[in-house]
Amino acid sequence: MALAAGVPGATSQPDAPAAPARLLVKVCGMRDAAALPGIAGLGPDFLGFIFAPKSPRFVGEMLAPELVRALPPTIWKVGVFVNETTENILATVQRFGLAAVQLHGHETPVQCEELNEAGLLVMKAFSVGEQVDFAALLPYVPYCDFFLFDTKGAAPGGNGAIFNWNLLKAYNLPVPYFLAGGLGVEHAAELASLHLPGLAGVDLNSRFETAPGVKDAARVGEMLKALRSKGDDESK
Ligand SMILES: O=C(O)c1ccccc1N[C@@H]1O[C@H](COP(=O)(O)O)[C@@H](O)[C@H]1O
Repeated sequence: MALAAGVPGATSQPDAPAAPARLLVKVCGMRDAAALPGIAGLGPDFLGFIFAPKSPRFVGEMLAPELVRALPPTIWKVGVFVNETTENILATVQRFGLAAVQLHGHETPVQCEELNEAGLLVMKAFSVGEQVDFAALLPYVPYCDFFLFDTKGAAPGGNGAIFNWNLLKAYNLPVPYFLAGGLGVEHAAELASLHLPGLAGVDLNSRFETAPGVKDAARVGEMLKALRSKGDDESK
């Protein structure tokens, strides 16, 4: 598992999560400075910041790097990139003190390897349509800490639509993954009792907003409570 120690400018981070008793939760698309402390205070495992210029959640100049750097060290800070060069990714990582990257475009296994060797936790996203060819993901296995399965749509991510989760029943690779794509509070009960091979966490994004990039702390809090209370019950 990649650690932040080797990343220039990275803040200290918690140990990489081991196989969780409950689903890990990533809240993505953070760019509203006013909402950041409230969401961080809810204790998500990961917070995502989108650095894809075409996204309505693009961080751009909206967030001062110091605000991101000052977040609690218990939270993994993830930069989300789409077809960005390794050089640019590392510059952003250093500026914002990120410890993880989510690669949401057509990034190669070689680029995952470069970022992994730079000491970053690497999450490679794959779009899911009518079917998934898990064998095509094999070259990524050595270099990724997590995969992320998102719904195929018009945009690279943030389409707000779910896919057929049953497709993941056939998952047989050793890399744990996040489930993403249109997840909302209404899915909490089903997600908390999902038993899919390799499922490690969920990614909350557009369904938890009052406007693109403006997260609704009440809705995120409701989701976390629902997911975690179920997880706690099951671990007893
Ligand atoms: O949210 C975006 O705008 C975005 C843009 C480019 C790449 C990834 C993006 N978001 C990721 O998309 C998935 C699913 O989001 P949603 O729940 O369907 O809104 C999630 O992993 C975000 O990290």
